Amino acid sequence: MEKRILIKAPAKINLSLDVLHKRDDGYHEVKMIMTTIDLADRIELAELNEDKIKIASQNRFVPDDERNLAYQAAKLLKERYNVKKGVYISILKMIPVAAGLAGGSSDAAATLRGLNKLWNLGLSIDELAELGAQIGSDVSFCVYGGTALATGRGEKIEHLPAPPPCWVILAKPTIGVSTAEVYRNLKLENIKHPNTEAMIDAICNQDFHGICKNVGNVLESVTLQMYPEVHNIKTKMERFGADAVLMSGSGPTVYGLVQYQSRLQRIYNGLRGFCDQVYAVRLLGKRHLD
Ligand SMILES: C[C@](O)(CO)[C@H](O)COP(=O)(O)OP(=O)(O)OC[C@H]1O[C@@H](n2ccc(N)nc2=O)[C@H](O)[C@@H]1O
Ligand SMILES: Nc1ncnc2c1ncn2[C@@H]1O[C@H](COP(=O)(O)OP(=O)(O)OP(=O)(O)O)[C@@H](O)[C@H]1O
Repeated sequence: MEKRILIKAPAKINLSLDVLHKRDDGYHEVKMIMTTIDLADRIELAELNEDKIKIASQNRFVPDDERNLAYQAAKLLKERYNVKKGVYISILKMIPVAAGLAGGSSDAAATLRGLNKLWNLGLSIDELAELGAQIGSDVSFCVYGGTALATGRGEKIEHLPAPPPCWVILAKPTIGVSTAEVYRNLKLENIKHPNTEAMIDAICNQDFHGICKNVGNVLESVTLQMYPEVHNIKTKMERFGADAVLMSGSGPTVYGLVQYQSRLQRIYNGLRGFCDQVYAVRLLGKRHLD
């Protein structure tokens, strides 16, 4: 029988995102804390009889060719390990696209993990994360999942414990944001750096209020200035009573951390009044089990 593997690809949020300087290779040196949330794409990998990579998704914004990061992950493994087999990759997209939630990166990471099994490559998770860095800066983190401090251009990962459980409300305005453009518009002279060490302490101490006090993202003011609707969503989410509100990654998704379920519905309903894409999910924060 044809072999197939189903694998979940969860989104991430940035609890903090700091940029230290611009590097000679054009990337920015970052210091950020990422954690996974229970909003996930479903990836199905099935053996093909021909030596090809085929890709499909129900979402029309997801490319079905070599531009897809999951395609790039399969191609990388095939070339590096001289695999003479084909694969059909089917992506059920649940994570909004170009949203700052690492959707494409997580699909690529899940494809690396899944093909390692399907093709019996026997690679360690660290080897997969190292390969992932060649596809995109967020892919290494997504290979592990969980909660981590990411440095370098995002590919150097130090694991952290899961934050205390809470709810995460996400609101995605109907615009897509180019990560490269946001980094390009960042003015390094006048940024307010988040306190990454205080965030790490709060996570290690399971201190929810400490986490809320220390969320910060230096890319936020750049995107807020480019797109006033993101600013509007942030202000509304704060007013509706989320415990902490921040833009994730380069945006435009804004998330709120909410400790008590009783408050969740009110914030969700308030946001749904003027934003089509609103999600209420749990923070995951734990590494993948597979
Ligand atoms: C904004 C974040 O999502 C936060 O987690 C990441 O820093 C971006 O991760 P990503 O989308 O995987 O980024 P990549 O696909 O590697 O890079 C997209 C573009 O963003 C810019 N970029 C990205 C990462 C980084 N540390 N410095 C950068 O300047 C570069 O212009 C790059 O060409
Ligand atoms: N598997 C994929 N899923 C979604 N988009 C993809 C995928 N592969 C490639 N792309 C392309 O990547 C672009 C960015 O999509 P993605 O959803 O990964 O952004 P993002 O969440 O902002 O990423 P990040 O947070 O890592 O910066 C899309 O516009 C799309 O053309």
